Amino acid sequence: MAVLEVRGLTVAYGDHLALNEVSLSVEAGQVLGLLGPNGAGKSTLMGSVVGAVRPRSGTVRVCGVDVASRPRRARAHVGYAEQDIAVFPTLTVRENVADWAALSGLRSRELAGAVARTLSALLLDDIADRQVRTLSGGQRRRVHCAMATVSRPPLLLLDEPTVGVDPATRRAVLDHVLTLAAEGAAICYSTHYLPEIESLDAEVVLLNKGVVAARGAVATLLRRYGRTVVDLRLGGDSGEVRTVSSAVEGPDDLPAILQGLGPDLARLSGLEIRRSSLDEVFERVVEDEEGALDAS
Ligand SMILES: Nc1ncnc2c1ncn2[C@@H]1O[C@H](COP(=O)(O)OP(=O)(O)OP(=O)(O)O)[C@@H](O)[C@H]1O
Repeated sequence: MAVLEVRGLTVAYGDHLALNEVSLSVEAGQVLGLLGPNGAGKSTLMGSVVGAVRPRSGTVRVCGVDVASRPRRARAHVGYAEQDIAVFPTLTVRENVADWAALSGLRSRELAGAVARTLSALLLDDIADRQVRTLSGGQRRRVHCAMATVSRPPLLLLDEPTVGVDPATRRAVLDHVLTLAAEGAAICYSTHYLPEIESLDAEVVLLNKGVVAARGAVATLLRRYGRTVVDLRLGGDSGEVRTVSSAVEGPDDLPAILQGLGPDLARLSGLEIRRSSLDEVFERVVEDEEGALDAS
């Protein structure tokens, strides 16, 4: 049984369909990367899983529990770090995380161990006794992530947990997520930073305008939608380098591309042939989808 099972989920805000017949599932030990442009419906999906958003139709089940009919029971299985950071500013980092662990049902020694482990995993040891109101935005986001994960729930919903964090912290958050998945958590992780999805080796669901535009493993999506790209580096008069990228079918296309540079050919300082990045693949899927929607 999947830990999270979403079937035909449709959510409307007034006339606007934020999600339209979305289905997906997340198994124990799996990281699902929830991707999509601003307004695609990622947060709405997570809100529906915790019962904060009421769907027009469809079902959401967490550990087999139906969210609509037993919202509290379902919610008890979920750790949720939503985009807006909710922490108690006058409590310390440790108090925020420990209080949340207690609210989630952890007791005494189990609680102390879980708090210590989570603070350490998210590099919060040095600031554990500071009031949260004195912390930076990136530090607060880490506290928020610690609160969502401290009780090791079967399902974790992490909505852009690395916004505004520095590279070392980003690495710590990703390592923490990988550890939790290895321990058996099902994780739904949204981000606009696609290298994270590659680091997490996540299955991907790409949402666009409330519908699933693509899904699959990163490697599969790269193979299916990726193209060969030629990057031409052109030197400028004051030493700056400009890159011009073109998708090609194969090596036969190269002469035409070089010719197309015209007088700029003399400025060519480098050339690289590569496969599309994940960013480019998703841009393409979203563009294709918009074209299809416009044409229909
Ligand atoms: N409470 C609300 N009332 C009305 N419309 C809403 C509400 N919440 C979200 N929406 C709309 O629903 C759509 C989906 O929003 P949602 O926040 O789920 O997107 P998202 O994919 O999480 O975006 P982002 O990447 O910007 O966080 C958007 O068009 C948004 O404007």
